[in-house]
Amino acid sequence: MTASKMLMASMTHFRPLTSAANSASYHSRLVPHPPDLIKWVRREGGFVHQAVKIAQDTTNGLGLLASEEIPKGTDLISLPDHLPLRFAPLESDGGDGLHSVLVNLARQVPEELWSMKLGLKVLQERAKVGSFWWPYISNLPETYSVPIFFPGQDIKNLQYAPLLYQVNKRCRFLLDFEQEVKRALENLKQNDHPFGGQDVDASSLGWAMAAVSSRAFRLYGEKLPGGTYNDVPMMLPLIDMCNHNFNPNARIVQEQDAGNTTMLVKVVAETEIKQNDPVLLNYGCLNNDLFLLDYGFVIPSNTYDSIELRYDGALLDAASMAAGVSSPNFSAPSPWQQKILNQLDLNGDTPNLKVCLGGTELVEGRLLAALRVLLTSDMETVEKYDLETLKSLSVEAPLGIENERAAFRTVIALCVIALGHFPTKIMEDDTLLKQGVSDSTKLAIQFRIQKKSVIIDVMRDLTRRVKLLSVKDTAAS
Ligand SMILES: C[S@@+](CC[C@H](N)C(=O)[O-])C[C@H]1O[C@@H](n2cnc3c(N)ncnc32)[C@H](O)[C@@H]1O
Repeated sequence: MTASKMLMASMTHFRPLTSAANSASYHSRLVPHPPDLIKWVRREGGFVHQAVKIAQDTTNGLGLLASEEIPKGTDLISLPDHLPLRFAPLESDGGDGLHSVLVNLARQVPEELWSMKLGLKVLQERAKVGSFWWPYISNLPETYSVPIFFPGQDIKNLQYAPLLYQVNKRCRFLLDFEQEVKRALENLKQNDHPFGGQDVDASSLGWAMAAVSSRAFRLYGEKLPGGTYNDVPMMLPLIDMCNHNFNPNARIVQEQDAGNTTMLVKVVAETEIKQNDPVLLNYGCLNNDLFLLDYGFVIPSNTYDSIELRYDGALLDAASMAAGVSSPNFSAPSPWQQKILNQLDLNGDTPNLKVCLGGTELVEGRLLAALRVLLTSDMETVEKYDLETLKSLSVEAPLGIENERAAFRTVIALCVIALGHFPTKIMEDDTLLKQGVSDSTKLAIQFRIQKKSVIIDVMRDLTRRVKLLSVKDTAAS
């Protein structure tokens, strides 16, 4: 038998879990000419509005498009209960060994990496010849732009420790899990093998995890005895061709079907959709860390983007002194101040020391309250306020204008320190982008530019507030 015939013979027993990723772009699909997804959904009892088409979106891969104007409130897509792809650990799948191997593997996945659990199911369906979901799976992208696939240098190019930590954690998990999977699969009979006898490595596990994290939706699952529903991640064929926008023109709704026995998942036009407009969903009000980590893209000027800092007494003393406060006591708070830090979960046995700047809150309430309280010695005035007031930026200067100015200036100094931790300046990043770089380098640079922009925006906003306070102070005196 020639090599090509041998390959063809083996291909009839399984579908390969690896692909020629070197030649793939982020937009190519698992197979060159996958089945028509819209026709498949309709054939399987789903509904797709006649004006909804799949089309290439200039920068976002494939997307859905309206080929004619669609009025607000129109049903665009409706999927019957058997089309979403779920990992159903309770359902026995006939009680076969095949499913129990998968369930046991899924148990070893930490809850925060839930996308890997469902990913195991996706991988199983990808490997299975004759899978019901093959028309869907073959339409999935062949590669993903999430940072677990970045070359090491581009992970470093992110320049932002909290994201580097998350990426490294996922990479380490995938390498460890690869070994667990190999152990679980060795010596299995072909019939009990969940992946058709094929080896599964960190790369195919990563593909599955990225396929799920970038496309799954968490929706209502089964009805629980109390009448509420559990929340289940699922892959929604065709619906997951919608790209993201914070101002979407469509939304997902779940409805009981006419017989009132199962749930339909629908996409409904939230606004009128003009001819040739993309159909867009809001994936969530997420920061760029999550967009990059789970979806592989970065949103410029994302209102929800923020930077994470560690609440640290020594750092705050340094920032405060740089801001002109004489002898700040962040490293040695008085007992009454410590009590408030405990209430803010910034002190104690297991404090949560992660605090954020940027996003919709500008300065995380817990940090603002801590700054206000530690920058005053006036315990009596502090005791007049509840914690929520002290945490609120919209309550202006509860502990006095001088205190507020010192708190804001300390945050500005913290921003200067945080900016100094980035090895490059935005101008240098822009120059690199103009020179032309690989897709992953571009994403890493775009990500760090946005982080630095968040810091600069916080500084601008607080500088404006300090000036306003000074004006008020002068007017009052
Ligand atoms: C749920 S899928 C949408 C369909 C996808 N474009 C495709 O080609 O299959 C999510 C992926 O689409 C892309 N995407 C969606 N919205 C985007 C946006 N606003 N900007 C950049 N990429 C986007 C990202 O690659 C993301 O991981």
